Amino acid sequence: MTTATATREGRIEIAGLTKRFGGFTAVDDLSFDVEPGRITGFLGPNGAGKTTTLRMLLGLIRPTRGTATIGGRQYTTLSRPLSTVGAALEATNFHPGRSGRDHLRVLADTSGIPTSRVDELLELTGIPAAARKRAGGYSMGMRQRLGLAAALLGDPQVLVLDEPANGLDPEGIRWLRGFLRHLSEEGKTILVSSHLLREVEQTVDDVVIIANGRLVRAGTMADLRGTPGALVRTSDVAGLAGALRVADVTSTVQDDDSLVADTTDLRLVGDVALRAGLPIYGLTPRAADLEALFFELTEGTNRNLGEAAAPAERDAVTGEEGANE
Ligand SMILES: Nc1ncnc2c1ncn2[C@@H]1O[C@H](COP(=O)(O)OP(=O)(O)OP(=O)(O)O)[C@@H](O)[C@H]1O
Repeated sequence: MTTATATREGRIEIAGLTKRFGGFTAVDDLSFDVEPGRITGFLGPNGAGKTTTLRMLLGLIRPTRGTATIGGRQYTTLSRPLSTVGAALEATNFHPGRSGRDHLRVLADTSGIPTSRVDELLELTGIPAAARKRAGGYSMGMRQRLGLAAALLGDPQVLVLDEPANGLDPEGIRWLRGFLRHLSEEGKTILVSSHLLREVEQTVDDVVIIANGRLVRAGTMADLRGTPGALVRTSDVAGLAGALRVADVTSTVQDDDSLVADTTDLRLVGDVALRAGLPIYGLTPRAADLEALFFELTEGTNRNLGEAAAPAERDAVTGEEGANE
């Protein structure tokens, strides 16, 4: 193995990836990397191009241009795909008459994976009893867990999950968070898509945000959150800003009666105000408003609400190359 290959092991690399359906560009010159040992949120409003990107990564559709690789290799060239990358793209594609357990057993059999692994995964995903019932009666949350179990069958290094929190109740979301954290601590590469930043903000380490098929932001969650500060309400913002400056604390005036001091030390802010003889009407820690930021970055780009490809082109999902440019 060359050094270059070794360092790419378990890494997802998307480079100049583009997908056109007829005259409609669903994914537009997209480039980003996803690192092992981290959970990365792949975010964007409905219709942004997340699923299309994941389908190209998993070799289900061909890119118009660019590449999507796992450990430096395209999915279709992987010798043991199930052991390299596990994916749960949709939580609905189970045979309704077959039990969850049988579904996994069929998958395991065709891939040479022992049945013991099936039971191990049903335990891990918390559905050992329900997995003996017909999948047709499963709730969305159950299907999500079964999809996750299927994705993990081959103990892959890379996990790709499309909207895995969809349909999970708050307890299920908490469970998923802990489960993914555990897997990432084992060194796995985890890419999780969502159209809600709020839904994954406590789960992910890194974010890749797209809108209209294009990258709008890639980086760590900590960077996205920015520097936390202290929100202060007072009757004399200019006076308080001056007093804080003397104490080496920068601040930004919000409006006539509030400012944000660039410190998390609320006590310091209170002491500075007291020494300056200024009244304080409110003093609270201020974290970034992620919802507002996400909206700002992707504003008005929900393409599923506007005009997209003509229905005829969408019919081409099955024979999709016809719709490809
Ligand atoms: N086979 C296809 N033919 C034509 N247009 C398509 C096809 N597949 C997807 N699209 C369009 O490409 C755009 C991106 O779709 P995609 O499903 O990748 O978005 P998404 O970010 O996953 O959205 P969501 O969160 O709603 O699943 C949408 O406008 C969609 O209608």
